[in-house]
Amino acid sequence: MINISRLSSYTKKDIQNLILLLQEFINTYRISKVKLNYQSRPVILFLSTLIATAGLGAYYTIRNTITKYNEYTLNRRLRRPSLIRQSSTILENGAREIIIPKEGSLKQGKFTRIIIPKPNNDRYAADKYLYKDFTKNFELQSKGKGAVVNSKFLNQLSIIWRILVPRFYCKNTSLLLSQCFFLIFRTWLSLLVAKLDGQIVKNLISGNGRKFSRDLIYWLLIAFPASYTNAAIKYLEDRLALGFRTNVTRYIHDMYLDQTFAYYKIGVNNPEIDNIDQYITEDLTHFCHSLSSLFSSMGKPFIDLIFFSVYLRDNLGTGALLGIFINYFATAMLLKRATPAFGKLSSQRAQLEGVYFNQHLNLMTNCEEIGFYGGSLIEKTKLLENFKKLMNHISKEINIGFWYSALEDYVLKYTWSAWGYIFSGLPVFLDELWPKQEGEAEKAVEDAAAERRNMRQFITNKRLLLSLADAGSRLMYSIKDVNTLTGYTDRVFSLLTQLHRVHSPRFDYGATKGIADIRGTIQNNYVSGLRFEHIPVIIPTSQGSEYSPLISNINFTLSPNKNMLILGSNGSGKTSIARIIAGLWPLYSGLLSKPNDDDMFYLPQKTYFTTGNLRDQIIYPYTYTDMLEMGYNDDYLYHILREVKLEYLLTREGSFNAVKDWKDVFSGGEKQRMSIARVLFKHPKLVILDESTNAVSTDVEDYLFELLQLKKIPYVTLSHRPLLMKYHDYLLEIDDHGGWKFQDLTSVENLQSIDNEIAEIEGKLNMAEKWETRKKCLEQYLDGQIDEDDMAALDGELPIRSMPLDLSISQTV
Ligand SMILES: Nc1ncnc2c1ncn2[C@@H]1O[C@H](COP(=O)(O)OP(=O)(O)OP(=O)(O)O)[C@@H](O)[C@H]1O
Repeated sequence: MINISRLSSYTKKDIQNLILLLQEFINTYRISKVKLNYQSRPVILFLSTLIATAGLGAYYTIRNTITKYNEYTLNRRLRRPSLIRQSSTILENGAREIIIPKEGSLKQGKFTRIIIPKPNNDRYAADKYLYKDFTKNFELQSKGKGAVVNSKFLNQLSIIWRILVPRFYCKNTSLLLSQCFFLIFRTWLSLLVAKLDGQIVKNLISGNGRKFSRDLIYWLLIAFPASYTNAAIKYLEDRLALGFRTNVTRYIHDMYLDQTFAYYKIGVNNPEIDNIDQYITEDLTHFCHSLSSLFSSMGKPFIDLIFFSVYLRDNLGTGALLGIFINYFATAMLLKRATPAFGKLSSQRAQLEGVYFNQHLNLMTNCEEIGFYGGSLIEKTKLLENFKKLMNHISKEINIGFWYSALEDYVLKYTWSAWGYIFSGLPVFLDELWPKQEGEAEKAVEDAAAERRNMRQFITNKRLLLSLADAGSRLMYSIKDVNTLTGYTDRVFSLLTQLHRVHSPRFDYGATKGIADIRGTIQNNYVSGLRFEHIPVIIPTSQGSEYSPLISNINFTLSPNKNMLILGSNGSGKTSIARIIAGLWPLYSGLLSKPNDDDMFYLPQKTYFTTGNLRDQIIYPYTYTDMLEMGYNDDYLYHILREVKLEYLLTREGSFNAVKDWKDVFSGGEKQRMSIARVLFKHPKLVILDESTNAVSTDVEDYLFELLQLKKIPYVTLSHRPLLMKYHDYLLEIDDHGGWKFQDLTSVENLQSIDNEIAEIEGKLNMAEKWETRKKCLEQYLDGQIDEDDMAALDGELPIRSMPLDLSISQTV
């Protein structure tokens, strides 16, 4: 065991030894008289930094403790099952609080709290006109090539600024103000350091060890707040970028993912925006980072320029300062003219990167299909083509950058520093030009003093002038940053413009007549089934309602609890009818009466599988919390799986929490049965099935339709297979010329005609089977296994007139 009293005695002894050693050192180097002035700025700054660090440390420790305590109490509270059901609540400010179990399991007993802020729809509606008018005002304006800051950029930025800093009293404002404070503070510290630097050199030359040591200690003390300030500026820059990104991302998500289907509409017939994912993820991040770094990269040199100029004016005079600035101005103009359009270049690069990235994404998403087709060569060609375009562009950028960098370096680094040397030397040379007339001895003393003074002044001025040159050059370098930011601002702005364009329940899809062309009426909450009155099915294009319709005015009424089959060949417009019902496509004219959106469910042709566990696939589009709130549990999900004959999945995967890439795991038939499981879970008042059973066997198809009927879930099926008529009460048959026919399949004549049709189809199937048998017999006959009489007997049962050519004996022989 460690003896504490012994340890303390050792420590005391050690400290005494250390003090003795220090005293010896001080005596040896004759700096015993070094006295630090405790009221001097370096000491005060050092102590303030220490206090500030301790304060911040305490603040963060308390904050972390509170967060951990809250998490602990939340987990304890939610471990009680009765409370889990109340885990989705609307808070006072309208935000929705959702509690989700960590790892997707209740057994873990750990929960995460997600707050979804209430979207401010009034704000989006008000902002919409800013973006709309902006495009109108600027589309005729020519793009300013190579301009340092053109008005388009500033205007765009000022509009986006409302999202970045929505109010004065917000987190981002405090971050910005703190950054301003630290930028000014750093400049002031630089002035202090410059003076101290001059003083240290003066002490060194005059051989004043005591003052030299004192100033060295001051230097080390100042280094502490100086490094602290630099770290703080970097920290605030990153925090600000994060704050900006959070605000814009929330704004975009609110508009992108709501009931107006902006995420669908923005991608349909919209040449303005390609690869929207890249806009939201990468471009936005670059924009926020370059904007926040611009504050420090431009703010610091700007503040430096003001501070140093004021100080240098006192030392060098107004004339010299004017000379310096004339030089700066002239070179800035020269560089501005020579600056290539970096903004445009970076925006083009971002677009090319997006195309290349998406090509890879496409390959990854469809790897199985491409594998079956053996499409690696064509995919590789496409990838290489896009990669080549990207490489060519980057190499162009590098080449342009080389010449500009050479010019920039020459002008900013060397010319400006030379200018700095000239002006810092001026007071020295001017003093030399007018030497004072005095006695020999006094002159020698005076000369030595002047030399030291000049040296100190030269060092201070040189440091300041070099800093001034550095500030000026950094300001010039940031022109490049501004240009890059212009490119990103343009991309983020066009993303927001497009989002505002599509964010409307009545979006015109670029129709020249605008929303005035969308004259249809939608009656929601219709309890008497589904009704179409004079509804044309038109693909949304710039021609709006004048575009030739896929299907001319449709009229029908589907009574509640009845099922309907929409029958038509490929491309006849069946899915388009569903798109109109769901609100994805506009209703150009007519009246559509349908149940409430929450009471309807659509099964698209291609089943979508979300990222997550097995449970998430069944309850989609609901969350686990929703499921608990609805009063369901995993036992109920197992029951549903059994109903669609997929219970073996649970046995195979082990639990509902198994996470896999489900779209690759499930077979075609499993995917469709999983979709029906979703219908059973939701139990809607009407479900639209778009070819939702074409991958399952006929007996399973029979079973699934019977299951829906048993569960009393009415359905509208879209298909090209007349065989499905037997599961339906009504038929809407679409022909290939845009015409349609609505029939009641339960009426006596129709039932008879359906029976006839079924009998005809069955006859055809029977015949096909017989031809198949004959094919096999023919092979045996050709091999000599059966004789001609057997073949003739078989042919007697078949209408030889319709014999397929390859089965004719004469042809084969
Ligand atoms: N966004 C679009 N832009 C242009 N044409 C479209 C668009 N969406 C669909 N179409 C066209 O509209 C027609 C009808 O499409 P729809 O998807 O409704 O056919 P469908 O009857 O469901 O066919 P299938 O049985 O093959 O699924 C097709 O010719 C299709 O190419």
